[in-house]
Amino acid sequence: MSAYQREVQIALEAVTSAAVLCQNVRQGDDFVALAKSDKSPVTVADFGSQAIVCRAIRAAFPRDLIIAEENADALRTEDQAPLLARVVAEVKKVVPSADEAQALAWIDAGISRDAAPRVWTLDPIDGTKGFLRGGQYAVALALIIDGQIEVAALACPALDDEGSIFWAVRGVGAFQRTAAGDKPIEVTSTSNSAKAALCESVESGHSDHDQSAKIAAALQIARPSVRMDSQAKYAAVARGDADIYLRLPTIAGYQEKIWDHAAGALVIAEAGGKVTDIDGQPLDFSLGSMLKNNRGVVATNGRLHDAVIAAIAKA
Ligand SMILES: Nc1ncnc2c1ncn2[C@@H]1O[C@H](COP(=O)(O)O)[C@@H](OP(=O)(O)O)[C@H]1O
Ligand SMILES: [Mg+2]
Ligand SMILES: [Mg+2]
Ligand SMILES: [Mg+2]
Repeated sequence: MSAYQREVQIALEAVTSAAVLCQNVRQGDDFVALAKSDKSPVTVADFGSQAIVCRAIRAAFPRDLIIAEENADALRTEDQAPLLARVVAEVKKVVPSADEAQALAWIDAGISRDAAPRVWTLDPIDGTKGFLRGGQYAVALALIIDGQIEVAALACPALDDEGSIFWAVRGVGAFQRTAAGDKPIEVTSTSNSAKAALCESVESGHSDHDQSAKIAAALQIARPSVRMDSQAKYAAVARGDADIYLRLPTIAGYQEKIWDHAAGALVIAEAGGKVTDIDGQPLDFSLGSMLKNNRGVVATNGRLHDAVIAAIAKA
C-alpha cells in the first residue's frame, strides 16, 4: 500500500465533484461574478467549489486545517443574498442534503492562514479570469506536512475533451487519472533550449510578458510562448506538452500565494521536473499562506532549469 492512499482518494473525489460544480456553472449563462477588494473576480463557482472541497476534507480529516483562497464574508451580507442563493443551489446539485448554513460553514472552513504541522491548501478555482473567458482553469488541492507538499490533486476541467485530473504523492510519482486507470506522467527530456516550448499566464498583470520575451530570446527559443490561465500550465510541463513555465513578477514585493502553486509544484517535481523561484531558490511552503521567501516561479523539465535561471539573472 502506498503512502497517503486515503488522502489521495478523498482529495481526488473532492476536486472531481468540485469540477462538476464548476462545469455546471460554466454551462449556465450567469456566473454572478463579484469583484473582491483587490479588484480580482470571484464567482458562484469559486464559492461552490470551496464549499464542496472543504466539506470533504472536514468530513474525512476533521483535525486538519485548510488554507483556501475564498471566505464567506461577502455571502453573509444582505446585498449578496441572490449570489448566496445561487451558491447554495449549485452546492445542492452535488450534495443534495446541503443547506445554506452548511454551505457557508464549509466555505469558512478554509480560512486558516498560518502554518500548521498538517494543513491542506485549496484554490477552488485557480484562473478565475480563465474560467470567465472560456479559457483554462483548475481546482487545486494539496496537503502540506511540516512545510513539505506530500499530496497533490489538480483538476483541469477545460483541458482535453473531457477535462483532465492529475495527482501526485511525494516520492511515489505523478499521474494522470484516466478511464483506463492512473497513467504515470513525465516531463520532456529536451536539453536544447532552442527547441523548448515556454508557457506563461494569459494575464500580463500576473507575469511580465515583456521580460519573458527577452528571456526567451536569450535562450534562443524559437516557438512563440503558449499563454494559458491557471495551474494547467504546471500540468502542461509535467506531462511534456511544454518544457518551461515562467512566472515573472510584475509588481515589486508581490508575494505569491501557496494555493496558486502547491498542487502544481508537486505534480511537476514528481514528473521529474524542477520548480524554484526566479532566483533558483526552492519554494518555501512552510510559512503559512504566502510564499514570503520567494519571488516569482520558474518550472522546467529539470534539464533546462539552470540555463533558464541564468538567463533570468542576466536579463
Ligand atoms: N500581481 C500578480 N502577480 C502574480 N499573480 C497574481 C497577481 N495578481 C493575482 N495573481 C494570481 O494569479 C492567479 C492566476 O494565475 P494565472 O495567470 O497563471 O492564471 C490568480 O489566482 P485566482 O484566479 O485563483 O485568483 C491570482 O492569485
Ligand atoms: Mg482569486
Ligand atoms: Mg489562484
Ligand atoms: Mg482562485
